[in-house]
Amino acid sequence: MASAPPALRLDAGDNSFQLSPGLRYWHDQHANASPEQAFSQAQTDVFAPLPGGNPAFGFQTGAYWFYLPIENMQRDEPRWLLVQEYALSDHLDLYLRYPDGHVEHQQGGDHVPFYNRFVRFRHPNFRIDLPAGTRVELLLRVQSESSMQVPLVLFTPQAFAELMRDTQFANGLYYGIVLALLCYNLVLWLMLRDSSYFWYLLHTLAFGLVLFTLNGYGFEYLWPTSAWLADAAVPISICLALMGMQMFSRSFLDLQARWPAGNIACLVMVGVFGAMGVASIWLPYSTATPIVSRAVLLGIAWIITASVVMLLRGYKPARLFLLAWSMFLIGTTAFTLLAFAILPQSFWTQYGVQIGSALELLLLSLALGHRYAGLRNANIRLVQDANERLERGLIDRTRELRTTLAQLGEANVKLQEFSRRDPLTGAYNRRHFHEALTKALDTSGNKHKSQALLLLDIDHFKRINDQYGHLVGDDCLKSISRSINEIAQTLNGLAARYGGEEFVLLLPGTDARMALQTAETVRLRIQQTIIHSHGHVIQLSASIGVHTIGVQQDILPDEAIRLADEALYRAKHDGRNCVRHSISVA
Ligand SMILES: Nc1nc2c(ncn2[C@@H]2O[C@H](COP(=O)(O)OP(=O)(O)OP(=O)(O)O)[C@@H](O)[C@H]2O)c(=O)[nH]1
Repeated sequence: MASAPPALRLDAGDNSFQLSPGLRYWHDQHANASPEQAFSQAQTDVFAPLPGGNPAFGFQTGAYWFYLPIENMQRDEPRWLLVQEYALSDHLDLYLRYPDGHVEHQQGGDHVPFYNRFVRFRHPNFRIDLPAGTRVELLLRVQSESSMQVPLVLFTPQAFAELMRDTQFANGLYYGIVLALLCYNLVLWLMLRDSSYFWYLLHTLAFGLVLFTLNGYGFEYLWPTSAWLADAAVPISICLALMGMQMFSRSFLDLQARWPAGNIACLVMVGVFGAMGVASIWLPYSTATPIVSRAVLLGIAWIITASVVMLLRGYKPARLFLLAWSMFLIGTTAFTLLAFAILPQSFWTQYGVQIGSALELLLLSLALGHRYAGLRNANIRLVQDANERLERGLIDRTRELRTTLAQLGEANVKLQEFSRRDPLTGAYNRRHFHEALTKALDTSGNKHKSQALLLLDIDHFKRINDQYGHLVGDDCLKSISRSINEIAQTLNGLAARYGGEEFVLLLPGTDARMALQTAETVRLRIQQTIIHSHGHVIQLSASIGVHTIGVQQDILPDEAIRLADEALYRAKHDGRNCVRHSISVA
């Protein structure tokens, strides 16, 4: 049995008091003690000072009792506000015992509807009347499935109003950042349709919900009368955020293409977190939340591992990504260690998640932009390369096409030439000669020139064939063709093979006398040419019919040929190997 613990004196000058330093606590394992029992135990050593002055005990069963006598020395401040600066405690029972022995009882926590709170504020709070100079005993019973954290602060109404203004501003700033990032990235996602942005949105939205819940805003604004959601929203939203962040990392780091094993690990985690989220609907809060809280560390550790692996593999966007998650890891680790009572309560531990996550969300948004810029630049390079390749290909194809067209043109010229030539002798054929003759007889072009037509037939050629064979006959035809062609060329004329053993010559600017002379020259040349073929020595003769077309004379090609043929017929008839002129001399 020890003496009663000293009272906390609310001396003039201070308008807020942390209760932790003087607070004594007792862990009522079976949660079955009555307030009377607790009041009497509080006078004994059963109630102990907070370990290290820290009001955080981690996840616990049973009930916790906290005791502190208070003596208000401020005459003008008889009314105070007690605030439990942790939003998730389930049941809070406050007992105030006054010197006259009467006990006042108030209830709070998120298992009591939000509207019962004295001040409409995210943290449970109680109005306390502390008459000046009076010792009032404060006894608080806390029972909760969430982490046992009891940071109690006593405020004058004015001090609370000022604090509220500051914290509301800070939280407004935080949710403002989250909301701005959400809207900004939503617009980017709608425009770019890059799945990374979608998963970033999901992660940010779910994560915002986690903090909204943890800070007590969920209970204040979203489910003020639902004790179940006040508990279940924490693990469910954490699981959603975990799934979102795994999917985001998977997409951002391009694991599917760059690290298939890591991709599978990510998907497995998403499945596990999903299953945990579904299980949280039925599992008690005290079971689900510690598991899910540990999963947060696991999830982040995995993302950091994946980022490091991708960085080592030379994937540059992983740098900013790694930095972003490191911020979040530090903040979340601080907060989680606070929940497990390993770290003491401070601004940095209590707001670790907010600070870390705000930095993380900002950096991730930056990283997304950075990655998008990288992808866009890579795309531009690809398009440029493709264009250059296309251009080069086009130039090559055009060059090939030009070459082919030129070759085709040449082939066409050759083909046209072939179509004008006799294949055996190489001389022009009858078709070409006819065209040339038609052109030559067109009076519009040749009005002041006479022209001569020589039609030549080899004498008794059948005998050559019969006697020596066709091959020898062919050689004879070639030889005669050559001779006629040579003469035609010297006279600027045109020679052609007209039929089997018939040849024809068109001599421009030639009158009858000159034509007969030339015909005689041709005849003699043939007669004098000795042909050697297949061991045979052959000498031939030819008969020639001549027709001369006078200046300004209109005559059709067939008619001119007919007249030359008549003359030839006469040459044959006159004994062959001679020249005859047509009867109609121009
Ligand atoms: N080797 C060869 N013979 C040809 C060719 N074209 C026509 N002949 C021959 O030329 C001969 C022409 O004979 P014919 O029309 O009877 O006249 P010919 O024997 O020359 O007697 P004449 O004209 O009356 O002096 C035929 O035997 C044809 O087979 C050819 O390309 N090569």
